Amino acid sequence: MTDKTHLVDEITGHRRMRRNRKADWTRRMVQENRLTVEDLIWPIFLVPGTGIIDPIAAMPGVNRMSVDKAVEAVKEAADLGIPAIATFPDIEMELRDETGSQSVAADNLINRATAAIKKAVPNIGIITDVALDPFTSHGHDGILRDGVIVNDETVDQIVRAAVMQANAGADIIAPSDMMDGRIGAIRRGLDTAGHQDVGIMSYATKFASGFYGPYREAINTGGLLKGDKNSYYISPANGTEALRDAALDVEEGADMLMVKPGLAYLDICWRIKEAFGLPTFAYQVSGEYTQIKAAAMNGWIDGDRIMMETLLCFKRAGCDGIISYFSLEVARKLAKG
Ligand SMILES: NCc1[nH]cc(CCC(=O)O)c1CC(=O)O
Repeated sequence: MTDKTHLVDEITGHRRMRRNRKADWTRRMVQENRLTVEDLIWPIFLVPGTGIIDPIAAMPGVNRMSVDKAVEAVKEAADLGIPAIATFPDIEMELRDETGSQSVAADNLINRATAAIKKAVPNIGIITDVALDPFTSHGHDGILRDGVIVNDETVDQIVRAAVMQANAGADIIAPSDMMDGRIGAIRRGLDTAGHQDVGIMSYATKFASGFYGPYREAINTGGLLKGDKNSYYISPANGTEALRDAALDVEEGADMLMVKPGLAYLDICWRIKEAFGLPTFAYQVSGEYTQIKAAAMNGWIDGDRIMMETLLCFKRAGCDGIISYFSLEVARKLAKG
């Protein structure tokens, strides 16, 4: 019954959206999306040495870890139920060169970590990034010749690096370089080497973004980078082009797709999930993490709440999971209930 003294319309006044929101139990009953520990992939940073836990200034709460410490941390992640980790190495400067030759070394930092983690924590998936930027003296994802990142030569090297990663025990190869044709080439390379079961999570739509800043500090590529990555990453202005890029990766054999960065690109997450129906992941990148942490540390926002809200919103946007630096913190929180 509508009260005539109020302005709510007599007919539409019967449609009360708030009925379903009136109590905690109704809200739980109608909740469309949920965040669970299964949705989380935890990215970690590796450094050479032992016993090292080195805080990253621009990413409060995130550390670079030596392999032994990484093994301990990953053990906790596995015990909490996190299905997979993603590894990123901070390579010694003296091992970086023009072509990123360390990327194909059988015993490089990524591969040593993979082998150690696989052995100690067999029940967690290991996703390895296969771009050249941690290994190059110029911080680009590919081989630089006369000011140009050369595509096909880079792909050849990335395939070799991917096979080495699979040999070390990587479960999923995640190429983040955005060279053309790399998904098909990696698939063939893995198959030829007998790694039919190693999957490919393509950074299918990786945008040329300012949100990667803190990451470049974490692996010390920021100071090295000459120019920008606009000739291989996608422009933040382009959604349809991103879809075409993802379509090629699907055709070439990607098992899973990723959108990166995350929150500013939720429309892309949705479009990609709708268009291809493949398992689709968002990467909530370093700058997204840092924004939340920094504002929370200043007491300007409720960091915990916004952490949970952003991750849930990725689910609503169609993502099957999220690669997030918050993963361990969230898993601990979810475990407490
Ligand atoms: N292959 C590059 C790479 N691998 C992971 C990230 C970013 C991850 C993040 O910001 O959290 C980037 C981007 C870049 O440095 O250009």
